[in-house]
Amino acid sequence: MTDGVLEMTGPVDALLVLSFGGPEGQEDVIPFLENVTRGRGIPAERLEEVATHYRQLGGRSPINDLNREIITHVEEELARSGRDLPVYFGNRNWTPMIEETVRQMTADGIRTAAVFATSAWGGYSGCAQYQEDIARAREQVPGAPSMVRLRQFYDHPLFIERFAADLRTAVDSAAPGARVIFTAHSVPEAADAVAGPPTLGGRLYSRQVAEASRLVARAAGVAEHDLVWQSRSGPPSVPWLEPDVVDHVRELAGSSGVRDVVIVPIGFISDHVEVIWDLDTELVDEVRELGVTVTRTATPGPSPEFARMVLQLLDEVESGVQGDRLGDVPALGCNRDGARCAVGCCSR
Ligand SMILES: CC1=C(CCC(=O)O)c2cc3nc(cc4[nH]c(cc5[nH]c(cc1n2)c(C)c5CCC(=O)O)c(CCC(=O)O)c4C)C(CCC(=O)O)=C3C
Ligand SMILES: [Fe+2]
Repeated sequence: MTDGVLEMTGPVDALLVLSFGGPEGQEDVIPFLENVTRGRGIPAERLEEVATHYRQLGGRSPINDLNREIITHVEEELARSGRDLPVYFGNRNWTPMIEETVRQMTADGIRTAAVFATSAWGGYSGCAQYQEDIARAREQVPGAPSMVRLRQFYDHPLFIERFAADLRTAVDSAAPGARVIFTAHSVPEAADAVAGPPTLGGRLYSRQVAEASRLVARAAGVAEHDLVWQSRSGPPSVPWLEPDVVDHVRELAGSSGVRDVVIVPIGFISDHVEVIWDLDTELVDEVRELGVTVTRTATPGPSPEFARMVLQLLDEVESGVQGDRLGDVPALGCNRDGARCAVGCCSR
């Protein structure tokens, strides 16, 4: 693939795992949501609703623990490969905040770091916003290390294979003929339209999600699948990617008499709130009365393959040599110090 120039760093001093962050107790829920939604025009009713999801989960999102688990596996893989590389953890919306982490890295004498952002995708939320986080944190910390992000990994063989193996397991345990449905976070149509530079045709987010779904289905030997979207916010008047997962399963149950579905949360690396609430709780409850049984596949984040993928992505930037990729849609995101992927990329 000729898309996206891979930055080359040579050996780095550290790896920073950069993620979204989530509340760890009831008292964190509102301050967390305020951080997430600062300046983003999300209606108050939607926020109240999302707050109730977090509250019913004890005020605690699983996301930070899941990221710590990924970091432990990455540290184990590094040790196995004989490498003594410190791994740091920082978030956009909750402690440890990226600014604090970069301050610590600087104090520890780190001069160059690779950054693994926990989203596989292009687009504003999955990519550009992480670049902004990196740029902001570096601006606030004098002497901050130079930081190069690892690329969007939507088509990495280990990512695809882990999802595919878990899809196989789910298909084998579900009723024969169950409908396979991939789901990812919806975004505004307008955001998807400007995801990626204009020269690459836009819609990088939805095209990558569709390509990853196709690759996983093919690797799992699944002949037919659907792709739907979930967890939309924003006022109803603003178009977001559709169909919605609940609407789609309802429709299938009505028009085609579908009774068994296998849901692949392709858009999420781990069992985040969007997975354990929006799918395992809300979707399951909404379609139960229609007699639909939902089998939800596992997510790859906690697997050893995922940690091995992170090491391979790290090797790509250190060596400047592109590793194996399975997809035909561009993968960008490998940029220095929070620079945009390209002119006009994800202007939102
Ligand atoms: C594409 C995408 C990903 C996947 C890429 C990636 O992984 O980064 C993602 C991940 C996540 N989103 C998360 C949480 C939230 N996202 C929100 C709001 C929004 N997400 C959006 C998009 C995405 N989001 C968008 C377009 C909005 C509207 C506001 C805006 O334009 O920014 C809101 C506000 C309330 C609401 O409206 O739902 C919350 C609380 C969590 C943490 C979950 C946990 O705690 O386990 C995670 C991993
Ligand atoms: Fe989100």
